[in-house]
Amino acid sequence: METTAKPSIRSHQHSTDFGDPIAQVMGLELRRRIQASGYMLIFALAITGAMGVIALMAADLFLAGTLFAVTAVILGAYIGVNIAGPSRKTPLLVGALLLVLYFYLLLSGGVNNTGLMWAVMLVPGFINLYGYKWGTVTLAFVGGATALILFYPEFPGLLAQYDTGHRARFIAVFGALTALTAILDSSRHQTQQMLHKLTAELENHACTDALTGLANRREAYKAISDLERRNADLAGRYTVLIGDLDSFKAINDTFGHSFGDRVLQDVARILRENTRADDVVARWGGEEFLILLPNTDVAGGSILAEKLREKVEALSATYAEPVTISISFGVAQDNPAAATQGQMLAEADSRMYRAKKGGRNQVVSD
Ligand SMILES: Nc1nc2c(ncn2[C@@H]2O[C@H](COP(=O)(O)OP(=O)(O)OP(=O)(O)O)[C@@H](O)[C@H]2O)c(=O)[nH]1
Repeated sequence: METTAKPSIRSHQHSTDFGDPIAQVMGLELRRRIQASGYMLIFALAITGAMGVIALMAADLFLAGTLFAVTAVILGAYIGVNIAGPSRKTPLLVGALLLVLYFYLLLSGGVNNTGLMWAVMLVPGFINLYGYKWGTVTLAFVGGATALILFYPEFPGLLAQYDTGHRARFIAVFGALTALTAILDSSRHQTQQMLHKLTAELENHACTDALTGLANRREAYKAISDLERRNADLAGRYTVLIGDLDSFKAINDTFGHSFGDRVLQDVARILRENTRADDVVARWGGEEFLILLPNTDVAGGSILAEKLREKVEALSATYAEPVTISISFGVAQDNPAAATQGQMLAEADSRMYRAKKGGRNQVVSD
């Protein structure tokens, strides 16, 4: 059963678009980073604006002018990012802006030599923007460059006066904060991925029949609705086969329930192996199967049903038990002008019953 389950889940996912959970995680991650970029820009905007006002009040016109110019650039970036819409480049642009701003404040000292404190804000910022791996790499670069600027004797361009004891402590705190934030983000990331994987598995369980690995009835309904929604304008869009194993109660009664289960699994495999990847093969009920055939008319469906009927019949010879296995099929094509989904399924069902009444082991399609 283990080996037969995979193809059906594949084909059935094909038709219902569950998507790859890892791709979903990456999409979510990108959205989160773009959102974080927006917050970072607003935060940087508020801080530089406020620092500009403080510098203006302290009559430091050059610093105030520079800070207001930076505020204008950040505002421009915020508007630009919102006009351009979500893009992978947004976190890069925001990161570059923050770096320029930080190094300017570090070198100039900003207002009252507080420039260095900006580095603390960069820690959660970069981890959020680039994730724990690339965020840590970027922060290691920022930390290294900061240490170089602070400890290189007479570093050119360093106008700010930072206390020597504070410099060393600052580098230690910055490193510890980076490590801690990266660890927290990595565990958040792992938990999120596990959650997505579990959700995908649960979804898979909810739409798969445990015995045969086929799509279950609920999923078959969903597949039909999806198909109808996707091809709303096309006529003669699909055909369904409803197949019911003949005299299955007698097989169970004679050879036991577990033998009956084995037959159901083998029939499921045959139906799957002899249909296309885009077709949906579902367990419709106990010993009843539904096959959804997109882009197929009733004539094509009848040919396939006949082929499947023969294959199921040939299954009998593969058992040591003297068993006769056969299946009766009802075939119906959707008719968008007249029939609802329910009517079409009822038609396939009533044709299947006519096949039973007509002597079983046959296909009825009109
Ligand atoms: N082994 C097994 N049997 C099942 C399962 N689900 C349904 N069945 C059996 O399938 C049988 C269906 O019997 P009926 O509805 O009387 O139909 P039938 O004997 O196939 O007769 P016709 O459909 O008229 O040819 C019942 O005995 C159910 O118990 C299952 O998962 N495993």
